[in-house]
Amino acid sequence: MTGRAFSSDSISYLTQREAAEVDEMLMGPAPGFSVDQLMELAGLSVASAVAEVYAPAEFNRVLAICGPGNNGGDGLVAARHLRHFGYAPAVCYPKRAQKPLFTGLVTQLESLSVPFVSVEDLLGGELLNGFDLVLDAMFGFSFCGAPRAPFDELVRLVACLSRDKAERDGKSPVVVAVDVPSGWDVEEGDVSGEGIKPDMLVSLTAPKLCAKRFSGAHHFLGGRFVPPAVAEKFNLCLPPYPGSAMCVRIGKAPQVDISALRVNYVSPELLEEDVEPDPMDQFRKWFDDALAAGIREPNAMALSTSGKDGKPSSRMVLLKGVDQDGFVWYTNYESRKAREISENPNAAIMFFWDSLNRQVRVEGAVEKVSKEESEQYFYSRPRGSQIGALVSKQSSVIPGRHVLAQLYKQLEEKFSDGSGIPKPGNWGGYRLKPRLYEFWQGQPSRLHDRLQYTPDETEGKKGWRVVRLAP
Ligand SMILES: NC(=O)C1=CN([C@@H]2O[C@H](COP(=O)(O)OP(=O)(O)OC[C@H]3O[C@@H](n4cnc5c(N)ncnc54)[C@H](OP(=O)(O)O)[C@@H]3O)[C@@H](O)[C@H]2O)[C@H](O)CC1
Ligand SMILES: Cc1cc2nc3c(=O)[nH]c(=O)nc-3n(C[C@H](O)[C@H](O)[C@H](O)COP(=O)(O)O)c2cc1C
Ligand SMILES: Cc1ncc(COP(=O)(O)O)c(C=O)c1O
Ligand SMILES: [K+]
Repeated sequence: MTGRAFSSDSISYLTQREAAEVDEMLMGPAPGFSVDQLMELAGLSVASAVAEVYAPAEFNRVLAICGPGNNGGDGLVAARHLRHFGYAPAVCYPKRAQKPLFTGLVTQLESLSVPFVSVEDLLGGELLNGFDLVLDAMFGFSFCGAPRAPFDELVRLVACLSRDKAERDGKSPVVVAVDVPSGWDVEEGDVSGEGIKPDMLVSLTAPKLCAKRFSGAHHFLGGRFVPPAVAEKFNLCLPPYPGSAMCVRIGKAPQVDISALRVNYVSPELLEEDVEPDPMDQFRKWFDDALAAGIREPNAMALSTSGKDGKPSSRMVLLKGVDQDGFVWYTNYESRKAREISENPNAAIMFFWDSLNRQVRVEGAVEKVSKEESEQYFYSRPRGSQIGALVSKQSSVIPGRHVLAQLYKQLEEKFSDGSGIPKPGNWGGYRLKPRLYEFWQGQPSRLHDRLQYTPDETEGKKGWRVVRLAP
């Protein structure tokens, strides 16, 4: 039913010659790319990969050192995109190519007020220490021999930077190499021992053989432009790019200190006078914000239940309806959650909308929705999910995946005439009727906003009382 995950062991690495041949084919009669197109996409993928690992708030000052060829062009494009992403790039471009493509890239950077620095500026002093990130776009897959002036000095400078990192104050810039770390043999790696030692490598199109020797923390692939015909011709095995991403991590997962993982939330203040008197209206407002922010499945919520033993259990479910009576989701009436709800109707649901720094908690009692309501929703689901509901005795132990696949196939055949799939009797909805809400918004220094609503009656009029809780 589904494909297997891509294994990073099976990825293709290119020789220097193959890299040039792939390049040539990409710009041949079919698929007929222009160098401008490929360079724009390559540079954008470099900038995207940088942004994925090194946030602009922390690694703002970027120095792109650009060489005389297309690798240098990728660096110029990446610097422009980084500028748009909120970084403050500067560029060192000592051997400027005179073709219109390159002069155009320079003009575009100048029009964004990106400063150009000279080799003398860099060699003369501590200037390099003023940067948080150095982008090495000196040489790519056409590099041969030992770097000639002025790149010999520049390679040495950047190489020292990484070599001495441990002895420095920890404030020296990180180094990101474009396609091939400069000074490295394209196939053998850093044979001279004088090449740069990047923290991150962004391979383009497909990694070159030297990338096997890369030992830095972050290896990405960019250049999402290889059509199947080119991949087939060169027998390229490349990882899929997730969603609309311009780059994909191909190296080992980064080693992180879990205890150091934290985000300092910054949001507008959430004030008592700004929230809706009815918490359901407030929920709808925030839900609309989550939709507008493009959050994937903003209707995913954690549902916590506990049976008569009082031991809570949680799982995610999808909110499928919300009205004055409460929050509705659908599930199997013989599942673990269903058993717990039958023993104890009190439950809690929780939404977390990451990019908005928002959490909503709702507590209340749960009851089944009507059979008609469940049927109406069931028949709106994709046919595959309807069959899935018949297949799965949710929360029961099964001997393996094959059982599901077998039963699914049988039922697919049974209903192959297109006839309606009946809703199983043990499948339907629940509605949680709220008696407590909490709207949480993250703030700096963990001094978050928390507004809690509980039912209130003043002068015979039912409403809600809002209080602020300490974070
Ligand atoms: N389809 C793709 O793969 C794409 C790749 N892109 C990027 O392009 C580079 C390859 O670009 P290319 O222009 O072929 O080569 P380089 O940028 O690696 O370098 C060529 C220039 O460097 C000079 N060179 C070579 N060796 C030395 C040396 N030892 N010392 C000093 N200078 C050197 C060379 O000069 P020559 O006089 O020797 O000709 C050239 O001027 C690839 O790696 C990707 O980054 C595209 O942008 C997208 C598509
Ligand atoms: C994002 C997400 C949404 C889910 N939505 C539902 C749902 O709406 N209904 C459901 O029965 N299971 C849903 N599941 C699966 C449940 O988390 C859970 O595995 C299943 O309901 C069995 O839970 P139980 O054994 O505690 O009853 C979802 C899982 C995820 C990750
Ligand atoms: C087992 C199960 N049932 C029901 C649902 C609810 O969603 P839908 O009705 O869109 O399939 C989900 C969602 O993930 C699910 O995993
Ligand atoms: K490079």
